[in-house]
Formats: sequence, structure tokens, C-alpha cells
Amino acid sequence: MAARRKHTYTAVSENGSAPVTAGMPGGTIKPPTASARRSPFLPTRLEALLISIYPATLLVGSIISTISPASRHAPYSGDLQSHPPEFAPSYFALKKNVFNVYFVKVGWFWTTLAFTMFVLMHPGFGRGLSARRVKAVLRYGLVTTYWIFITQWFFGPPLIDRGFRLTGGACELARDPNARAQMSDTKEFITAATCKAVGGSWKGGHDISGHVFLLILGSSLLWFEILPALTRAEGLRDGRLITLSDGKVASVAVEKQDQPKVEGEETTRGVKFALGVAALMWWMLLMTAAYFHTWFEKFTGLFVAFTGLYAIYFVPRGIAALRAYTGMPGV
Ligand SMILES: CCCCCCCCCCCCCCCC(=O)SCCNC(=O)CCNC(=O)[C@H](O)C(C)(C)COP(=O)(O)OP(=O)(O)OC[C@H]1O[C@@H](n2cnc3c(N)ncnc32)[C@H](O)[C@@H]1OP(=O)(O)O
Repeated sequence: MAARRKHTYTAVSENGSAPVTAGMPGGTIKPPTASARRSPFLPTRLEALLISIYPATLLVGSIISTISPASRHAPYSGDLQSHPPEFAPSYFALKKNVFNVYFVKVGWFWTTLAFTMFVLMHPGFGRGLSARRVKAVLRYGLVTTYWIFITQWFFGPPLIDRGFRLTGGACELARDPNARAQMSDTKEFITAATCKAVGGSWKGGHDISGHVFLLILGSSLLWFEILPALTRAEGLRDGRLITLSDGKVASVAVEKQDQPKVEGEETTRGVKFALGVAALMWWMLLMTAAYFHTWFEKFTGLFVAFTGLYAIYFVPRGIAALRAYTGMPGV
């Protein structure tokens, strides 16, 4: 049975190296100075570096589209949010490319499959319905609920579509007064999907990039869950800080339960597939950045994804009561 190491505070030095107070009885030490200077609400340096890969990818993709002669000379359609197919500068600039149709457009299915394989097969979760496994599934449930609210349904149209309409957008059919008069009350609930389905054109508002949002949210979920279980890097494990219920700041090692030893082939089962999905998502993010959307659409896609990830993976570090439910990956 997993045993809690309750009475040990483990402080982490600023450079993320060896814990300086490992093994000291909790009552006898003060919260570490270096840790106290860094807030539990903030990522470690290594996490910040890894997270910054996303804005960097969007930047590189956008620069590629600006300097590549093929992209520069291809006309871009704001309405289509892409280059018209006949002028597409690359296979990946086509909406019908196989990776878009079978991977990104059903991206949450692949995220779910990858997460499920990891959570079922990785021995670090222990046997059966362990607390660690249940909390990981709860985190997945929260991220999935966020994805649903943003892109699928939010007590009616999803938040992306509500934002689009709030910023002045509408379905082209609904702009025509004659067509409007003939529409039922459901016109108020029209979404991008229903608009396109009836041959309308979804125009005029700010359309957050759903691709950027989904690809960042899905791949981050996989990285955040898998990396602390895989790596020994301090910045992804004990370098993470938390606020304890008494308000003290400590290393997450304080709450860590003894973990089953995970080695060899077993460790890689379930993980390889998830890493493959996350890597393909990164590639599609780069292609999205290079060939689709405006800068602002990409930025808002990134911002909305980061907001949800921050709430689910970082806020609980500073709030013990929340962390009791959500836990933290690798803990
Ligand atoms: C407390 C208790 C907890 C428990 C609580 C339980 C929680 C509840 C659990 C339920 C469990 C659910 C489990 C789900 C598991 C599944 O299996 S879900 C089913 C699978 N479905 C999905 O994954 C759907 C995923 N797709 C989406 O979310 C949306 O389609 C997207 C991808 C976010 C965005 O949609 P979008 O309309 O394409 O929007 P956008 O990115 O703005 O693109 C604009 C245009 O540019 C094109 N484009 C953009 N980038 C590209 C690109 N790179 N290449 C080509 N074209 C591009 C787009 O294709 C689009 O063109 P059109 O198709 O509109 O003409």
C-alpha cells in the first residue's frame, strides 16, 4: 500500500538542483528562502522553457509563411481562413490533407485514446482504481470539459462561436433580411458548424483558431501527464512547488506517495503511442501556423488553451484544497 511521506519538507534550490532540506523533519525547518521567492503558481524554469515551445512554434510558422516565396505569392482568403486550394503552397496548406481530416478534425479522439493507453498501462499509477489513477482521469475530465465548452457546446453554441458573434460575426445567410425573416428563432443559436452545413458563410467576427487551441490543449495534456512520470529532471518533478494547507511553500515531494518501480519495456508501453500523438500534434500546429489563420486568431487560440491549462495544472499547486481533488501528475 502506498505510504505518505507526511512529515518531510523538501526545499528546492533556485537552480533546481538537489533538495537542500531533504529528510528534515517538517516541524524543524522554515520554508525555503529560494522557494519562497518563487510562487507555486508559477511554472519551474524547465516547465516555462517547454511551454514556450508553443508560442515559438506559432512564431516560426508565421515567419515561414511570411518569408517563403510559395506562401507569399499564394493569395490568402480571410473568409476561408486559408489559401484557396488551387493556390495552396503545400500539401499541408490544403484543408483536405489527410492529417487534418483524420487527425486534427477528430483530435480529441486521438488525445483520449493516447491518454487512456497511458493511464491504463503505465505501472506508475499502481494497480486498479488507485488514487493517483483516479485523479489523473479527473484532470483529463476537466480538460475535456474545457475543450467541450470552447469548441463543442456551452449551454448552446460553444464559446468560440459565441465570441465570434459577440465580435460582430454572423452567418452570411442571416445577414440577408429576407432570409432572416424566414428563419425560425433557432437563428439565434446558429453555430459555425450549422452555418457551414446550410451553405452559409461564417463571416465578420473574430474566429479564434480552433486548431491552435485543440492542438496545444491536447498535446499539453499528454506532455503534462507523461513527462513527470518519465523523466528524472528536477524541474518537472520535485522542483515543482506547492502551498501546503498551513500556508507553507514546499516541494511537491512532500505529498508524493511511494511509487511502484517502473523500468524497462513496461514503462514504454502506452507511453510511445501518446508521445507519437503529441509529436504529430506539434507538427500540425506548425503547419497551422504556417498556412492558416491570421496572427491574432493564432494568438487567441494559444491564449485560450493556456488559460485552461493554467487553471487545471498550475492553480491547484497554490491551493491545497483544490489539489486534494485534482492531484498533480507524477505525485
Ligand atoms: C468531474 C467529472 C469528470 C468527468 C467529466 C467527463 C467529461 C466528459 C467526458 C466525455 C468524454 C468525451 C470523449 C471524447 C472523445 C472523442 O472521441 S470526441 C470525438 C472526436 N471529435 C473531435 O475530436 C472533434 C475535434 N474537433 C474540434 O474540436 C474542432 O473541429 C476544431 C479542430 C477545434 C476546430 O474546428 P475548425 O472549424 O476546423 O476551426 P479552425 O481551426 O478555426 O479552422 C478554420 C478552417 O481552417 C482549416 N484549418 C486550420 N488549420 C488547418 C490545418 N493545419 N490543416 C488543414 N486545415 C486547417 C480548418 O479545417 C477550417 O476549415 P473548415 O473546415 O471550417 O472549412
